Amino acid sequence: MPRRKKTLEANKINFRESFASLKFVPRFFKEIRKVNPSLFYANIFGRVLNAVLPVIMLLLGKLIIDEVILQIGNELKDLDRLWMLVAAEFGLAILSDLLSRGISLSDALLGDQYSIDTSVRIIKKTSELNLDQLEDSEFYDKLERARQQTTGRVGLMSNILTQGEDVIVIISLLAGVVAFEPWLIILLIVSIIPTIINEIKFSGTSYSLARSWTQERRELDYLRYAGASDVTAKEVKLFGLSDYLAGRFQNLSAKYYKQSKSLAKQRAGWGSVFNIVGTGAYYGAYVFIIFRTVAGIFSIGDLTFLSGSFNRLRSKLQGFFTRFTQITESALYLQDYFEFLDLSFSNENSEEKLELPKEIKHGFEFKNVGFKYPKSEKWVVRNINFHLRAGEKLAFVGENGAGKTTLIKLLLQFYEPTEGEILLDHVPIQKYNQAAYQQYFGVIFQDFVKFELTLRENIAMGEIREIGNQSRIDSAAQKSLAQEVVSELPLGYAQQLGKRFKNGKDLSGGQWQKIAIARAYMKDAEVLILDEPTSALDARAETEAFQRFIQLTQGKTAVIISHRFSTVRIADRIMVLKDGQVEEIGTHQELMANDKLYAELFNLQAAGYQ
Ligand SMILES: Nc1ncnc2c1ncn2[C@@H]1O[C@H](COP(=O)(O)OP(=O)(O)OP(=O)(O)O)[C@@H](O)[C@H]1O
Repeated sequence: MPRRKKTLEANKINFRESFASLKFVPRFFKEIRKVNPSLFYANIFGRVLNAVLPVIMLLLGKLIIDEVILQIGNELKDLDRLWMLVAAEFGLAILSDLLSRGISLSDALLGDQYSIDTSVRIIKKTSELNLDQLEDSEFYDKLERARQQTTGRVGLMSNILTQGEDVIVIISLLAGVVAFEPWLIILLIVSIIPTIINEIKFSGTSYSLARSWTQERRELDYLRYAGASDVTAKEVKLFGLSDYLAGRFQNLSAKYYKQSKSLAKQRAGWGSVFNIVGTGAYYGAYVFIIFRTVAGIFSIGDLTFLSGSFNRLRSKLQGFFTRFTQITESALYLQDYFEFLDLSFSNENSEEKLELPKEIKHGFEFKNVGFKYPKSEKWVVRNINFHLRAGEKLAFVGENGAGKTTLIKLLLQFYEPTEGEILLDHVPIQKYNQAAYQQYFGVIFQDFVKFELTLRENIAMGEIREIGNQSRIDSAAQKSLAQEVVSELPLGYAQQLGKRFKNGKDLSGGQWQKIAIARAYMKDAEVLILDEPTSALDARAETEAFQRFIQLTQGKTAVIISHRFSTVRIADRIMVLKDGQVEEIGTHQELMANDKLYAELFNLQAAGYQ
């Protein structure tokens, strides 16, 4: 796969870059501390205590052996000191075990709490971003890697803390070894160099591989979803797609497996070679210590202390460097996570924002508006000029892809026009605070969300702060005809909707739409937008829903998109779009008299009903 190899090379992170990612570690720790300060400090204290125990225990071991040998040679045995030493070692062994367990427990608890915290922050951050950012595939890659941070990176904290703990152990053991035989340090350095080379060689490689595969992993997730979910099941079965989707999944995974296997094999191979060199140096030191003991320079106690310390030092130092690579790799994910949290959204400049008008006086004006979607060269809409008057009900009609929904997205500031401007009461809409501006609208999109939550929650989503206000929910349900759905369900408002969860009930398309319309009524919005909200309603329900809508929202400004002309004609005015341009605008009577596209489409549909 030459293409894949190239991407991996392009994504290759070197040791310096891995090292640089460590700058995010202090911020990471600040966040963990914020999650649970007392547990965090208890963890650090336990680790410091645990770190000084090994050298004390090795020293006690040496004292015990020396005392045993002394007592063997004594005629009159005085064992008090020996038993005291043994008791002290026993006490420390228990303490060390308890500390290790306590540390693991608090690591796990802190890790869980931090993982919840990061997931919540990712959800909140995602909602702050602009639609153009959300629709960008590079953004999804970043989001995917940030998400991995929430689940895969909890080990980072314990790794870093263990690193700190090990530094204390290493310093204390080094001090002990240096006090007896400074020359051993040279052998120690020789024994550890192979590990360092190995770690530098492979630094960042796992992350690089994972990074170069971010897109494919999303593709794999999608294929898994497409092949095995309730939403796709009907078509997968009917069209017999299961083998095809499973095959695509298998092919793509096999490529990843191949690369991952080759990396793992290289790591294991080089690791073994370097380890042989390191072990050789350790045995060199061991032989040296034995020689000096046989020569009578070291006692038997010294022999056990030094060989024990040397062995521990070597394994601690090895662990230190191996863990260092793991830490820098994890820190690279951390970098993705923080970069994601720090993403700013384009509209948020420092400019002072204006207060929204309490009551719309003039309305919205599109002036020469043209728009191309990001990374696209095609003008989706162009030269758009119209006035949505205050209190008016304006309908958009036009063929599929004419640009109706795009105009709504521009009106809602999901995107900025590529040219021209949109004004609200003579002021460009970007001058208003974006979040407050968007709160001005009650919108039901054609692809509205069917939340797999309770019916009550589904309606209350329109104004979630009012979820406890039963009379408001009742009234919204009544206005949208969703009351009929509520009364048919055994648990009424408490009914779990959708099939994903236990006792969930799925609804028909029209029933879901009635609930979605209730959301619009739930919110006492200044401007209402209904983008084909009634396409799944039967003819009687649709006419009723629209007539009610017009009556109930008197004085409110509204935009309605519909393909049914019987509905559209109820609006105050109708705007006909064709190929991204305004073809005609006027009342039903005016457009019929015009006898152009509107009249043609209207008559076409009317003829279909005769
Ligand atoms: N996120 C997007 N990125 C790029 N192009 C898009 C995007 N969304 C829509 N388009 C394109 O913009 C054009 C207008 O789409 P839009 O959804 O505004 O049409 P519409 O009039 O609402 O159509 P329909 O009646 O089918 O809902 C289409 O050609 C579509 O392919």
